[in-house]
Amino acid sequence: MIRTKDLRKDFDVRVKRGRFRREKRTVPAVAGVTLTIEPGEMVGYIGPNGAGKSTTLKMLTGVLSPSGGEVEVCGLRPVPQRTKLALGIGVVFGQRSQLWWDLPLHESFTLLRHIYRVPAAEHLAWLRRCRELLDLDDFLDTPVRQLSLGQRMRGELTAALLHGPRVLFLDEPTIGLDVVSKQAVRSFLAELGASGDVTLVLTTHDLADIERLCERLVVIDHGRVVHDGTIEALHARYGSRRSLVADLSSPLPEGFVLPGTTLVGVEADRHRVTFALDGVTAGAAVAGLVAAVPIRDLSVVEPDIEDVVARLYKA
Ligand SMILES: Nc1ncnc2c1ncn2[C@@H]1O[C@H](COP(=O)(O)OP(=O)(O)OP(=O)(O)O)[C@@H](O)[C@H]1O
Repeated sequence: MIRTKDLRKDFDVRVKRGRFRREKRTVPAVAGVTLTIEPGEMVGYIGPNGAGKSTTLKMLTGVLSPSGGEVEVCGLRPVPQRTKLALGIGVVFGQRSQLWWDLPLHESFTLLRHIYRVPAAEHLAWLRRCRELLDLDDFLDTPVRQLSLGQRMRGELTAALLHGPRVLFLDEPTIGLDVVSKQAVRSFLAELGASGDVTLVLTTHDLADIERLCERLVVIDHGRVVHDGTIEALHARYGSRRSLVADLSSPLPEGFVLPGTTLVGVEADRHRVTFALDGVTAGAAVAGLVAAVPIRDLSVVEPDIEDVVARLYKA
């Protein structure tokens, strides 16, 4: 569905040198990205500020011409075949709108139907699905400029999908949304992804979006791919482990060792102990602990995606 080979984009910028001189410098925003994304995949495309995410998305959607390499989306070359590509892709850029500011939301949808020449039945089917899943009915008649950010984002998602695209590109779709709107958008995208109808490529700084939605994580830094795989693979690469946190009724016996774990914390006053699970299952670790000391409460804590991604960025 999406294929890039050694995709590159250089920007020429002028930087100040002294009072009057300006020097030309080349910024390699994307420095050789090779990716294959299959139909129906949900891919998180993340990286620190300035890593080259938006520039990649712009090349995939035909907004920017690459400086080098190859790119193909839905079997088309994005820039020369941009008009044809527009029928196969949907784009949601959190900071920009594709809706008509002064028109009621539903009129924007009708205009888009005419622009994309979508058959009425198809349009209605998508609209029905979006209205139901994104709870649009309360504000379909409201002019776009009066919508809250969360309502507008739900409108943007609908607008991007009404022509039945095969690929949906999302750039920061939950930026600035409150927790309830974030949940609504994430649930909608999860259901869309699960249906397998649409391939999703998502950039975000909110890693909870990625955790909730994406099996595959592509991390880019300085224009290059530094990780391409599952979140679990990233945890494995950095040795992240699950932890067992237990509140004990009495202190741990002197010299106690729980096989397959490392004791990483003891809070003496509350008899709270934390073990990193080095390979043993949570069940086996709990059984070993219960056999040694009475437990009041316990929880198993998954490794934190923010921690592991921060380690990758720092590396
Ligand atoms: N039009 C442009 N002209 C010159 N340089 C640009 C242009 N657009 C982007 N850049 C530079 O290219 C690099 C990559 O920018 P890009 O916007 O792709 O990063 P990003 O990963 O999307 O960052 P962020 O998370 O901050 O949005 C940055 O160094 C940026 O300054």
